[in-house]
Amino acid sequence: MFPTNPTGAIWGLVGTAMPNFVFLWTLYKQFMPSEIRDYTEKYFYKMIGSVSNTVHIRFTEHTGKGLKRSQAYDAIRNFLSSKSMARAQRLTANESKNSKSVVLSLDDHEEVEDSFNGVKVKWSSNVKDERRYLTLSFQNRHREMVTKTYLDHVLKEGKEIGLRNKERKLFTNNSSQDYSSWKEGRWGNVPFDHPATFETSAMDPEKKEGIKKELIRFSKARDYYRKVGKPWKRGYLLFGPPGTGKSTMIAAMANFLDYDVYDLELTTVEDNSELKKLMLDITGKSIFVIEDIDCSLDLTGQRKKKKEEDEEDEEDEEEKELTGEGSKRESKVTLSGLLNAIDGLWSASNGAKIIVFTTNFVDKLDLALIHRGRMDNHIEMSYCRFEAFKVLAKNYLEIESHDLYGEIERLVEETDMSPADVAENLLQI
Ligand SMILES: Nc1ncnc2c1ncn2[C@@H]1O[C@H](COP(=O)(O)OP(=O)(O)OP(=O)(O)O)[C@@H](O)[C@H]1O
Ligand SMILES: [Mg+2]
Repeated sequence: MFPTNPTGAIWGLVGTAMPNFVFLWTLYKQFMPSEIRDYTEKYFYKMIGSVSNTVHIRFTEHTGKGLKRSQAYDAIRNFLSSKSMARAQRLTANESKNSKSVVLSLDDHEEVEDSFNGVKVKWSSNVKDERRYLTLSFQNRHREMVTKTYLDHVLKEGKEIGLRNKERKLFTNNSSQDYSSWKEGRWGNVPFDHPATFETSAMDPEKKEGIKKELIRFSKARDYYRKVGKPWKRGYLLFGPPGTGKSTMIAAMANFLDYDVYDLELTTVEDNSELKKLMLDITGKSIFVIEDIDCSLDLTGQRKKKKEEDEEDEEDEEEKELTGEGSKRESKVTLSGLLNAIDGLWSASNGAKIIVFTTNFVDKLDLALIHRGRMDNHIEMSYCRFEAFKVLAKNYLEIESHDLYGEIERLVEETDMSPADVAENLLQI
């Protein structure tokens, strides 16, 4: 006799079959050797594939043996972030050390749909053996469009979102004596938030435009550098009297290019090998800075005559005895160590790198340090002239002209005043 309600009968059967199925499945998972399991699953998926016309593409979170984080996975996760926020029910918040805010992404075993050029695709997030992956599913007839156009679009957009979210950093080297490699790293960092821009920096407008154009060309010239067989780097030497905007210019460059800044305090680096290690830790898309390079170390030493050196050494010793500095450990970095480290810097990672030295006394520097090729462009930061004054007046007073401008022009062309001094006088607080 069948029960009067057939639906009830079906549920009854499912109800009794389900525990058996779960039991058998557990046995299968536990006792079937993994080779046979892989083999069966392979044929199972093949069978499904022959009746279904859905294509699946898997993107794993880590790639290769070294378990390097996959850039494609991160780009897709960024891309899906906004879609997931609007549509998915379960999200997971990831805190990334390079991100301004948390990145929301699909939770495990969650799905979200997307459509592109009228074609519907589905993304799902999965995890197997503690390895996370995203799967893209779509109809076979859209294979060409999805693999060629849609994926390009996803990766490009995801990368851009990543860059927009990326927080830029100002790195400074921890003193060699203070850090232990397992505890802190060689470079400590804080968010980089300097407000300087090229628009607000007061200098000759033509020079300014020239630098901006050069930076844009450089930042896009990856393939060109590769073609001519040169590392993708550019060196700038900024020189000029105090307060003429050298440090401000570095911040403006970093803001303009959206690069990180690595500010090296050379005097706290113990020796040449330590310096080399520091340089190798620098990533691409960064500006590497040594400020006041003439004061950092006795990098002019090599040009001195031996006799002079001996005399100075004696004087130094006397001075140290007087000031009690004798016991302090001093940096043993030499000029040739610095040159080697700079030349090695470019080989570490293949991203764009800019190196900037600043100095008040360009004549004091050894030619080897600043010859073109190492420091490709020498930029003189000069006293405030009229064009620069106009920029400062616009920044600080919000005026474009004034009755006194004629008189001011004459005065600033005659008098050597640094932009820092002029700015201080214009500051209205
Ligand atoms: N060219 C400039 N344009 C706009 N502001 C400037 C300029 N030069 C200097 N200033 C102002 O003066 C201050 C000091 O300038 P900055 O520190 O960049 O000078 P510097 O050349 O690095 O000096 P130093 O040689 O002493 O390191 C800045 O905070 C900035 O406000
Ligand atoms: Mg400075």
